[in-house]
Amino acid sequence: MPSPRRNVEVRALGASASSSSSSSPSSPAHGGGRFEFQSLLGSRAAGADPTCARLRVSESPVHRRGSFPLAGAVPSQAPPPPLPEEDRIDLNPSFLGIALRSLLAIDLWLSKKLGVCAGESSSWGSVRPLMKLLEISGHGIPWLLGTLYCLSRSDSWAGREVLMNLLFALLLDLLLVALLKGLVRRRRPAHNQMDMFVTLSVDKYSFPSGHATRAALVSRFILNHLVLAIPLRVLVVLWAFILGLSRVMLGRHNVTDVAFGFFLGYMQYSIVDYCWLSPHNAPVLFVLWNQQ
Ligand SMILES: CC(C)=CCC/C(C)=C/COP(=O)(O)O
Repeated sequence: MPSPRRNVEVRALGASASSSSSSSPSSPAHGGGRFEFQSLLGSRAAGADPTCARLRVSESPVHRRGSFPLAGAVPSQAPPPPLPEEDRIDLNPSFLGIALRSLLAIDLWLSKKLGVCAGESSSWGSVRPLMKLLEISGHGIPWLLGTLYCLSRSDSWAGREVLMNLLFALLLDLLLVALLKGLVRRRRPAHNQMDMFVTLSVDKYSFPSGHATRAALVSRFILNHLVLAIPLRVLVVLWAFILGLSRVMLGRHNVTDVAFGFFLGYMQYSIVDYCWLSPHNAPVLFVLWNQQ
């Protein structure tokens, strides 16, 4: 079914044809060839640039009823149909659209400002080695290897249960972050140097920050399952926060990558807690591990 926009355009063209020539209905000028081609061109342009298409329609004689030279010659013409919804959205961008664009602009600007360790020659370039050390403290490999090592050394059921769940949490995190990075495909900031310690192929993308998800997940896990003195608890939270900040300072991420990473990591812990593995609901896992 032709769209209302094309209807208007074809009608306008047909009307101007009758004003400029007296060709027969079968002639190309009456929709057989030339004008149909023009209307096709018009609809193609509409696909490429809806604003142009809309301008053409609103400038067409049918729309400017008062100035249409042959207005009296087509008395039976119905008023043009209202513009489709998507056209109105183009002209009146939604509040959400404006808010998202503004947030993105602020994000890029702030991330660039905070990227003070992005290179050796950056204003805080001398702190870069320390930031890279922090980067390794939140990397997936040390956490996975450390958990596996502790599991192999653990001699209590309770300890094994906690470590088994930490392993599950770390794997879930890797999987979800890889999935999201592959889906969103947001490029890392232009000022980032890709000199990271062991990466996966999806790590060329930046949303969400894998270090931020891990920092939030692991710190929430530790706070809930280890009995720690208050100063140590504060240290765990500080580590997570500074690790997130260091991602932006190193130029690896934009602020929103890290903010969403923290949120995702926090939620991931809720998933792990909900699906908590124990010798009761996953006996196979624990028996298999014991046999090793
Ligand atoms: C190779 C393994 C096991 C994990 C990769 C860890 C990694 C390099 C994540 C990327 O983190 P950002 O998204 O914060 O840059």
